[in-house]
Amino acid sequence: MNEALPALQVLDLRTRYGSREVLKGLNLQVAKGEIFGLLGPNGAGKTTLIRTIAGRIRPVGGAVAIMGRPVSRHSMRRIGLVPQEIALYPHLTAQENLEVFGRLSGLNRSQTQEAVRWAGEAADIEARLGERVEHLSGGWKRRVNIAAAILHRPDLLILDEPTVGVDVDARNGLHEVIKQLSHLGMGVLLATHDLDQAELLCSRVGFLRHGVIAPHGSPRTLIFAAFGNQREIIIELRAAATKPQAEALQRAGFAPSNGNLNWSMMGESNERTVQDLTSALERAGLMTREIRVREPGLDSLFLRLSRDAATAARESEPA
Ligand SMILES: Nc1ncnc2c1ncn2[C@@H]1O[C@H](COP(=O)(O)OP(=O)(O)OP(=O)(O)O)[C@@H](O)[C@H]1O
Repeated sequence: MNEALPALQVLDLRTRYGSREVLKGLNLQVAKGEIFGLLGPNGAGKTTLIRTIAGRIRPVGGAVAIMGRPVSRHSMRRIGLVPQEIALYPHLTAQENLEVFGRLSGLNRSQTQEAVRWAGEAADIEARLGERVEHLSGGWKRRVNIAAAILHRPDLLILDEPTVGVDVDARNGLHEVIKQLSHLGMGVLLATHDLDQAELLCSRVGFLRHGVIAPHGSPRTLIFAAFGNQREIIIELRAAATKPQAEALQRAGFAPSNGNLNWSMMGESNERTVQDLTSALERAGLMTREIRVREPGLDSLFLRLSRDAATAARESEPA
């Protein structure tokens, strides 16, 4: 096998539901051992892309290759797919679940035993293999789900929102598992709405919008390209801004980030700016709970892209 080949290569992919094109010439490459974060607003087409890569939706154009070989309905041997929903038998133990999946994927008894041992270690669930799935917490169920997806040692692992609804400790544990799998050489495609998670885990991320992935790159590079050395200034108000107050905030460059209580802007910042800002807010009668200054993250970039898209949509509306 040629180690230089990407785990996943997607070229000019087009997928359509009826007359509606959802993927419009999408390109994507994930290297072996890389964790790539697939980001995008609801309905952008992340699930459609995953289903197309897994050979479950036939594209109307373009190509998908895993380790240089085109995908087909039979490519599941090279892909491990971890869906959002837990797909396990609750009354069986974790071990029994993995054995069922091993046999279903065509492994014989001794191959299954070896695969369960390997996947159990890789997903770090050995201590829980004997427990019934219905008694496991959400985080452990997700690990078993991951183990079930890697029994056949795929080249590409696709995870769709792997940490939704799990607590912080379990989320951190899942991050360690995902990193470990990438270190074993799998290319990982991680679809997530959790931008902190993407920033922590992924060497590259891409925003799926308007049917293509753009921008894409390392989180640091993308954030620097968008904001340079600017800082994000965040104000949390004690009471919602009145209409004139909201207009004053907007004139000062702030935009609401989460309802009318939270406002943010990018700018140069030092102690003086914050003092001036505090006085200006008091003069305007705005009661602040907190003013924070922080380095922008992927969430700031996501917000900027969403705002740009909303502005573009407004500007394209007929007057
Ligand atoms: N089977 C289908 N038939 C018709 N339209 C569909 C079908 N599945 C999805 N769509 C539409 O295609 C678009 C992309 O959907 P998709 O589920 O891929 O988005 P997503 O990015 O995964 O969203 P989310 O983050 O909410 O899961 C949406 O507008 C959706 O309504």
